[in-house]
Amino acid sequence: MLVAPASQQIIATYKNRPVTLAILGSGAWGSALAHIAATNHHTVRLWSRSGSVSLRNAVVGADVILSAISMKGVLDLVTQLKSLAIPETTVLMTATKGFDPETTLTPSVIFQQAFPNHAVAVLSGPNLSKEIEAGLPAATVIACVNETAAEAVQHVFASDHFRTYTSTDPLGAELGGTLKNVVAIAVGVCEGLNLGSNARSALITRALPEVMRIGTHLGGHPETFLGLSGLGDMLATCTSALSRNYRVGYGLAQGKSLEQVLEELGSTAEGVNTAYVLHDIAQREQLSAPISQQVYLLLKGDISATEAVAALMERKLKAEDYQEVLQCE
Ligand SMILES: NC(=O)C1=CN([C@@H]2O[C@H](COP(=O)(O)OP(=O)(O)OC[C@H]3O[C@@H](n4cnc5c(N)ncnc54)[C@H](O)[C@@H]3O)[C@@H](O)[C@H]2O)C=CC1
Ligand SMILES: O=C(CO)COP(=O)(O)O
Repeated sequence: MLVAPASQQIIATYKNRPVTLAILGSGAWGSALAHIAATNHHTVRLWSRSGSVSLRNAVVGADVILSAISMKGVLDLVTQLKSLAIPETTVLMTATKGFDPETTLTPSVIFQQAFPNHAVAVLSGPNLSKEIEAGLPAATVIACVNETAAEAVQHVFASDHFRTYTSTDPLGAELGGTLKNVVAIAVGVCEGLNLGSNARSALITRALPEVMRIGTHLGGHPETFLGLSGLGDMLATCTSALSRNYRVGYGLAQGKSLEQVLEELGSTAEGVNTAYVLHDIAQREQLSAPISQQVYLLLKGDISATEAVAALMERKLKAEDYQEVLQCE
């Protein structure tokens, strides 16, 4: 990412003045982020693929373009954006949590490959949109290799209710938010089966080294997984019935089919796609992912929720392995 010095100077000004934002995706998360930015007196254009405004008109002249669409649309959206002349002074942001099934890449990597000279930032944290829409306090991470851009958009989104922290590890931030969705499905199963607080705590705690092992192998920094976009997001999603991924697991544990659970949900639960793509990544990279593997088998319908729990409990006894994940850089 090689933003030219003149562009850097312009980006630095976004910190101190109202900017124009194009928010792509008017689902739950895009709408909540649009609301935050509008309340901060920025000009916001909220674009949806089914709306009347063209993508070209939505992004023309925007200082910041933030994508908050479901993972399944990211590759196509980036291809469309690439055909538009987007100046290098525009900061590109992504708030999607997932892996592209075709390339197994995360959204920020897809954006950065398509726009090598732009600043690409990730916004990710414990951010259940319903709570944010209700004006409850929350914090998030804005991660970008370009620190000037991270700081600029930190100020664009910061408010009394929404505290923004910067990071220089966009991939780690994004992987934390992506991988925890599979864990949230597992915890939803645990809760749906009424396995108790000890089991829930054990599952979340053991999921952390799993997320860190995979996340660091894929390029995230170990410490990022202990912050808001890692452990923070995992705790929010694994302990709230507002989480759609948690609700997927809960419904499956009650004996509902995946189709039924998703239909009742009526909105995106990225953990389902992530579990499938993660299975491929883990096989390809020879990564141990026992919890995510049971979620994958459950989603595929190969095992029941009870069998998934039994498989985890019956694994070979071993030592706790935090040294491995904390020393992996
Ligand atoms: N809702 C939340 O609390 C949070 C959601 N996220 C992430 O944000 C992303 C979007 O989530 P939500 O807004 O909650 O989902 P949603 O289901 O409410 O909305 C999804 C949006 O993506 C758009 N979309 C879907 N496929 C598309 C395609 N092929 N091309 C263009 N647009 C397409 C839909 O039209 C819709 O606007 C997900 O990756 C999710 O994990 C991240 C943090 C919080
Ligand atoms: O990512 C989220 C909270 O940070 C939203 O979680 P769900 O997608 O499970 O609702």
